[in-house]
Amino acid sequence: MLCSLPTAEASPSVQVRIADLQKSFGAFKALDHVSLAVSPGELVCLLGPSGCGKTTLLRCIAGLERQNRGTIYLGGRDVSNLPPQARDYGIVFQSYALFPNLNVEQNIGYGLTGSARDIVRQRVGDMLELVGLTGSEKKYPGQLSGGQQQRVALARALAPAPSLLLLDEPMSALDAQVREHLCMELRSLQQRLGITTLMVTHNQEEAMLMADRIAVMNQGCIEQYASPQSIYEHPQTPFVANFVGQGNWLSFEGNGSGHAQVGALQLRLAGGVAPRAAGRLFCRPEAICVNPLQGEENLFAAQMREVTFLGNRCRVSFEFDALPGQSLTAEISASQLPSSGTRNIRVALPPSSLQVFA
Ligand SMILES: Nc1ncnc2c1ncn2[C@@H]1O[C@H](COP(=O)(O)OP(=O)(O)OP(=O)(O)O)[C@@H](O)[C@H]1O
Repeated sequence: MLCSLPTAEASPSVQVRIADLQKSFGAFKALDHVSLAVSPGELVCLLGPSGCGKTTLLRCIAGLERQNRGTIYLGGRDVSNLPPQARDYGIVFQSYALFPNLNVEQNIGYGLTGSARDIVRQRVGDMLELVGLTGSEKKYPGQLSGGQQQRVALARALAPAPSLLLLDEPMSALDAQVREHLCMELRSLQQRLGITTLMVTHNQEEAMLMADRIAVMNQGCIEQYASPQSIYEHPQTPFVANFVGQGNWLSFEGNGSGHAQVGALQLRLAGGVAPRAAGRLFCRPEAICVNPLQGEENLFAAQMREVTFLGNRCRVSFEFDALPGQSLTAEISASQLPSSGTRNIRVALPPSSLQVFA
């Protein structure tokens, strides 16, 4: 497992730099040698399953949790031992954490104490406009929908014009439709403001939709840190391959003739195969070709077992005739389905679609 990643030096091209962070709760390691560099204006998602340490990392950056070891730089400043209020960030929590007894105006203006009253009023007005809630100044949180409360929480976090925005599962309390709409809104707002943003989520679609880069976390470590496309197309560990998107796995051995032997199937891999190599092959469902028109490599007879319609796509589970009992999944367009009645298909695993894991 990859527990520490190469990081950039603290420089103007790095807004957040985490160097070798470690955090334990008793004997339990919640963060294990975590390193991460975020460029100015980037939106980075911390993605991973429940309990992998995403929130702990965000809370350490915020100064709400104290790391055992390691360093945190924000804008080139070592803030590792500074209190939260000296770190220059805005934060939105899963529950929004609005003050129920304060109206929208007072909630948004809460972090602006010390400024003249008319400046606060102007800033609150600007923030309400920014999040599309002009006219709601006098409402109380209890009179707002979940999506509106989330916007108020965002406006409150942005009001003091912080250099960094931290978001802890900000959409998780919203239903799917509101959630997708707000994801797009939040991303467009973040890009307009150019504010460096770190967002915790366990929802891969949300991360894919919004992030410039995704840090995939597992058991307190960052396993891969890359663009959404790169994470999806070139997962570096089996965990990342399984956690992000769907996939098929086949155990193989080198057969001595430069091919991978999978049971009775002989497959050509793009990078060749050493004689005594062994491991697992990984293949995305949409990379599999069903009944290809042209002569694809690694083409074998198979039997269709089940077809699930997904709207514009179909998920087909099948078995190669030469690998009975091993079900694989392909995703194809409905027009590629064979004519009704036949279960006999030919399936190709193009060499470029097969990724090798030890
Ligand atoms: N204050 C604490 N005391 C003891 N253990 C804790 C504490 N905070 C977190 N942990 C443990 O550290 C691990 C990481 O927790 P964390 O909240 O960072 O996970 P997460 O990835 O954000 O998960 P989720 O998506 O469920 O919020 C978990 O096993 C959790 O039980």
